[in-house]
Amino acid sequence: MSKLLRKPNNQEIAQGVTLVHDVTSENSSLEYVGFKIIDLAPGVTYTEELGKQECCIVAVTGKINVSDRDVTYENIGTRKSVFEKQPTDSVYVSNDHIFDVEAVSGARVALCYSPSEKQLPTRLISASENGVEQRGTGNNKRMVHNILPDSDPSANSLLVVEVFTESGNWSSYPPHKHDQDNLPQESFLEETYYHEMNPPQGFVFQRVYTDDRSLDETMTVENGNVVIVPVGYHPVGVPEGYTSYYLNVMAGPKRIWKFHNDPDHEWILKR
Ligand SMILES: O=C[C@H](O)[C@@H](O)[C@H](O)CC(=O)O
Repeated sequence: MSKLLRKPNNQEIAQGVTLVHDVTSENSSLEYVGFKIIDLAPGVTYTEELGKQECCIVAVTGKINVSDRDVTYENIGTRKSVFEKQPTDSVYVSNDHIFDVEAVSGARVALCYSPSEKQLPTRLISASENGVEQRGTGNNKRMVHNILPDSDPSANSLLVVEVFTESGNWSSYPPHKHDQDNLPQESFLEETYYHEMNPPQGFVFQRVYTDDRSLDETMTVENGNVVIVPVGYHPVGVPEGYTSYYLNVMAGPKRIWKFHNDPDHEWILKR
């Protein structure tokens, strides 16, 4: 199995707290991006102390209360399933804070991390603030919810976005990359994909590859899997009959999303 593909761990780390995924710089090749998925039983609280990292706490499904021990946001979260295709609520917490996530209902929560040295205000990113974008044409259509885009100055290095791709369509396509710290042409952003499928037995194909093909992995990605994108192009293809969801976390030396399309495939944009 590719080292870039992670299946759910589903490790119970406390009563009612299941660590589904935990991508760190210690257990991956990533230096900037960290990512957790936790499942919380109703009434259970997960607490974490941030060092020099910021965190975007995404209410993937269910309702949660989030506190940084100064401010508390209650009953955040808008959906029982991501496939309701409604934007959801998130909370941004910067470095050197303790945060608590209390499950009001059973909840799946994404914890999206990146480096942070400068404390910024804790902030509710409400569902209504998500920029919703219909991107692409033909069989390349997808819907994007911009949760924490580079146009939002709330964070130091973190970018968070979720993408829905319908049956028979492609996303992150034409293949693009952002693995060179070479602005204004391209920025360097590592990336993680947290995938869900509807119906859940579905799968997508995701390829992660570089121009010189020194990295070239094509993965069958199933419901609940994570794909790590340290470098390279990273297109996703969705088979007929299924809807794909993924949550992206990106971070790098500069908080700018400037990608470079694979020149072999950029022509499709000019039809
Ligand atoms: O670089 C960003 C990620 O690859 C996705 O968010 C991608 O941009 C989604 C898309 O455009 O299809």
